[in-house]
Order: sequence, then structure tokens, then C-alpha cells
Amino acid sequence: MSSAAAYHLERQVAISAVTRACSLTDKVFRNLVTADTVTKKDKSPVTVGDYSAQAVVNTVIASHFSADAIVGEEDSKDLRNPEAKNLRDQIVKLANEALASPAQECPAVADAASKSSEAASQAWGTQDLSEEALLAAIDRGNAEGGRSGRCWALDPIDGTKGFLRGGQYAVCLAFMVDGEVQVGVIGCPNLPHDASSAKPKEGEFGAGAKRNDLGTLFVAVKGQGAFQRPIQAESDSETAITMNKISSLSSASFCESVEAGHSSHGTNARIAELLGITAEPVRMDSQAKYVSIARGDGDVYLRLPVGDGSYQEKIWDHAAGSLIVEEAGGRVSDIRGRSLDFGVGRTLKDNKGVVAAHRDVHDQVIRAVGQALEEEGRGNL
Ligand SMILES: Nc1ncnc2c1ncn2[C@@H]1O[C@H](COP(=O)(O)O)[C@@H](O)[C@H]1OP(=O)(O)O
Ligand SMILES: [Mg+2]
Ligand SMILES: [Mg+2]
Ligand SMILES: [Mg+2]
Repeated sequence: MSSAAAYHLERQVAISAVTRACSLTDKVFRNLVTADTVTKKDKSPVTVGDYSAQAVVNTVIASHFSADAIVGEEDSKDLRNPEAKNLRDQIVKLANEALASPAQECPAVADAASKSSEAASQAWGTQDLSEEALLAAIDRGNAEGGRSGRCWALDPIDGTKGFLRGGQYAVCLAFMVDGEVQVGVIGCPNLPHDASSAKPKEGEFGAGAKRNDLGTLFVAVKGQGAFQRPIQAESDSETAITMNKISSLSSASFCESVEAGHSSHGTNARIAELLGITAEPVRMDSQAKYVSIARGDGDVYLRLPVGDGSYQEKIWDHAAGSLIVEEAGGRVSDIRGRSLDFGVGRTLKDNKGVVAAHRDVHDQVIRAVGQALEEEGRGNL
């Protein structure tokens, strides 16, 4: 890609931010998530990981684009309680380590910082950031989103449950202009570079991959295609990814959330039956589902609302993943086939559920979704 390509700097800054956050969350997982944490259902490592990763990503964004709005999942309110001192200390240590790491700053980012005195003076520099500076960085994520201007959407750890299980989770960052997603970057520290190199087991694409095959970063810019590369790698190792072309949906596979409370497994199963899909669903946590279908590990992502459908999906759970799928040849919509509207605030309040599939078969999937919901008496969702 030429350096004149649209949103080149935003793409590089997003990659730099997500790469740093992924090394941080991976370190948290290896040092803090133990069998004990999982059995006690102790979420504290997730909390440390979420907050620190949001502090790091927001600091990197702000050092290059100080005026941009950020819609981030977390805020510092609970952290400011006196009893959260230990948590704050851990965040300060982890975030400063991630910001200081010599992770190869891509040339465009380094170049922009050295040419622009504004960018250079905004950079976080070589000094450790104070506790207050990091809490303020977390709270840069408090923007309301909306239809106008430049805005980032961040999920510092998507797939909390997957993170705790040692399964899939993702650091997800999108850049939007006037409510349209222009850049999407997703880091999946536990996803293999090549799912086919690892035998699927435990119902996950590529489960059982060797440790050094894990860690994949996905990136898309609107109109420029979708790419993947190992997380810790030079940018010239990027390869283009595309969805599978599907001649018949009966040979397709679909993926869904592990958590039945996030997406109706029963409705998904009926839709699959209506489409003649016989393969068992592949269950994974996080936006790893979007990137898995984007590179052809699977074909359809179904996220059917549970119950009365009152849950409003959050923009940070879909912005980056939906662009990556669309740039790989897919279409992403809600259960009625309406495009996801990222310009109405922090949530997708004008949409219900998510359906992602190759653009050639998406309409067919939407028809099956409609029929399955009718049968359940939820046709008015
Ligand atoms: N009732 C719900 N319906 C859909 N998604 C939900 C629901 N409750 C929580 N989520 C979100 O689903 C995402 C994980 O999705 P998945 O199961 O596909 O990995 C999380 O970001 C989680 O948000 P939260 O972080 O607020 O818990
Ligand atoms: Mg999430
Ligand atoms: Mg999250
Ligand atoms: Mg959460």
C-alpha cells in the first residue's frame, strides 16, 4: 500500500496501540490467570487487563490525534475508590511497561511524531506516566459517539470469559468518521496464524495450535481490503484474507458465542437447520468470530438476540470486526438485514442482533433468520 493511501497514519497508530495492548493482556494472562482464579471465578486479572489496556491504547491514540473522541468500554470510576489502590498500582506498572516497550514503532508513526511538533509534544515520552495521567487516559474513552467527526471505538478486552478460560479474546479498535467505520484493527493473542495448521478440537477453529503459532493481528481500511499478520511481526508480513466463496450453504459452517446469554443458541440452531447446515456450530468468545469467518475458517456468524431483544449491542463489540468481514467480501447486518449504524451513540440502539456472511449468501441467511424468529413468535423483534 502506498503511503498516500487513505487513513494510513490512523491504521498504523491503531496497529501500534493494539500490539502494545496485546502484549500487556498476554502478560496479565500468563502471570495472573491461574487455575485458582478460574475456579474462584475471580475476575480481577480481567479488570487489571481491561483498564491497563484501555489506558495504553488511549495514550497512543491521544499522542497522535489529541482532538479525537474515543468511545471506550471502561472508565476509572471504580478505580478511584481508596480500596482499589492495589489495582491502581498494578495498572500503573503494566501500562508504563507496555508504553515503554521498544515494540517496533512502524515507520509512518515514528515519522509523523518526528515531523510534527504537536505530535511530538503530545507523545507520552520516556517518563513513566503518573497514576492520575493513566486514570485520565482511561477516561478519554468517555465520548458519546455520534454522527459527526472523528471517533475511535475501543474494547480493550473483548471476550472476558474467553480470556479467563484461556480461550479466545481480542483487543478491538476501530476508527470512524461521521459514524462510518474507516479502520478496524483486532489483535487475537490466542488465535493461531493458520487455523488449518491446528486440528480443530474443543469446538474451536485451530484449538490445539502450538504456542508460537498463536497471536494474530487483523486490519482493514475501508475500500483497501483485509489483512492479517502475526502480532509481533513486521508489517511486510501482512497477507490478504478473504471469506470463502460459498456454492451451497449446506456445506457452510457457522459460529456463535460460547455464552448462551449473549446469543440465542436455539434460534441459531434452527436457522442452520433451515439453511441445510449440518456441521456443528463453532463456539468462540469475542470478535475472534468475525476475523475467523473473514479468513475462511468458518462462513457465517450468527448473533441472535436472547429473550425480548432488549439488549443494546455496544459499538466497540462490532465496529472493527464488521469492517474486517466486509473488506474480506462479507456483509454484516442486523437480524432484519439493516446495516449496523455506528453513528447513534455508544450502542447500536437502532439494530438488533448481528448476522455476518459472504455477501453472495447474506440475503438467504436473513430470510432464514426471519422465518426462525416468526416460528418462535419473535417476528416483531
Ligand atoms: N445479553 C447480551 N447480549 C449480547 N451481548 C452481550 C450481552 N451481555 C453482554 N454482552 C457482550 O457480549 C460480548 C461478548 O460476546 P461473546 O459472547 O460473543 O464473546 C461482551 O462484550 C459482552 O459485553 P460486556 O463486556 O458488557 O459483558
Ligand atoms: Mg466486548
Ligand atoms: Mg471488554
Ligand atoms: Mg465487559
